[in-house]
Amino acid sequence: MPTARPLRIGTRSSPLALAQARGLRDLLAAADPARPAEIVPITTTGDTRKGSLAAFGGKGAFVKELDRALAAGDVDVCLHCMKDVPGDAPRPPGFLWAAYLRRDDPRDCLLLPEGAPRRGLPDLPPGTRVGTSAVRRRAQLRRRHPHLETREFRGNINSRIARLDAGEYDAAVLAYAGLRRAGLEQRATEVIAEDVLCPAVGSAVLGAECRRDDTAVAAALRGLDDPGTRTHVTAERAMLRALNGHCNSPIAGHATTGPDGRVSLVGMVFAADGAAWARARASADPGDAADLGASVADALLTQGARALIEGTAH
Ligand SMILES: NCc1[nH]cc(CCC(=O)O)c1CC(=O)O
Repeated sequence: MPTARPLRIGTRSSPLALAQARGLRDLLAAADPARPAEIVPITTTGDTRKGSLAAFGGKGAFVKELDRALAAGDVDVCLHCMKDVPGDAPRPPGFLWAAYLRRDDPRDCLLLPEGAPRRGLPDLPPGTRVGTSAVRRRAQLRRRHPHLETREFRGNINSRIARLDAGEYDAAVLAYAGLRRAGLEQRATEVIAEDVLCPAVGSAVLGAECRRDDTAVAAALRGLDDPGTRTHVTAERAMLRALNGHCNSPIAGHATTGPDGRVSLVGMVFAADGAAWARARASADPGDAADLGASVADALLTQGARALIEGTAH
């Protein structure tokens, strides 16, 4: 049998994104040794521009160039952190989420400079400078730990950790899944409980997207799809869509499946200073995940989520 052309995986070029893409490449190679896969790193505006994300198109800045390469046929599949895929704009109609890989731990974690005494959030002294740029994290840290000072903090995981170790910050909050994928999980001094820091919609989920009409690639990816993760992403992103949050919205959401097989979704929306918030929770059968997301969004809107979202600069 002739060897097929390698399947080209488009990815952001950060060390974390490349590590994730190697994971997908290895899964594909194991599923079909006759069809090797190769990685095509694409540098996005989000990776090269410094400063506040909101200033140059928000999370879409990480996705646009990948979309262009997939639409043009320069790559066959793009691997995305679902957390970075904007919820306020529809995906290109010709694209298909062919696989959601099984979700990792979606919680955030605390890091301290190398050599600092290992302690958790509640034990940090007042005025501790915590580097974290996401408004979702800043709002929740202010709500639960108002004695801490949050500071803008961007860049890839490795450069953030280098700046932490150099003393620019006293602490940092990052995604635990990202840290693990970068092989640095031993740096986490606390994995932060969800009632302190509710995760972002889509956190710790990798989505593989291909062109809808590319049935061969869609078929190759389908075997890697985790149906439970798909249900959770569907519920969370339906909530995000219905809230119509902008790129910098302080929105959190996490869906889980209970022992009875029902899906529960917690959604939260915050004022940027953490002083006000809305919280809603509901459950449904897995087949109704999208409706579940919409109904949690409705409950949040009834509690004033719109004013909280509009009150945050974007
Ligand atoms: N915001 C960037 C980003 N997008 C996805 C991850 C980590 C992995 C994930 O949640 O899928 C990170 C790093 C972080 O937030 O610390």
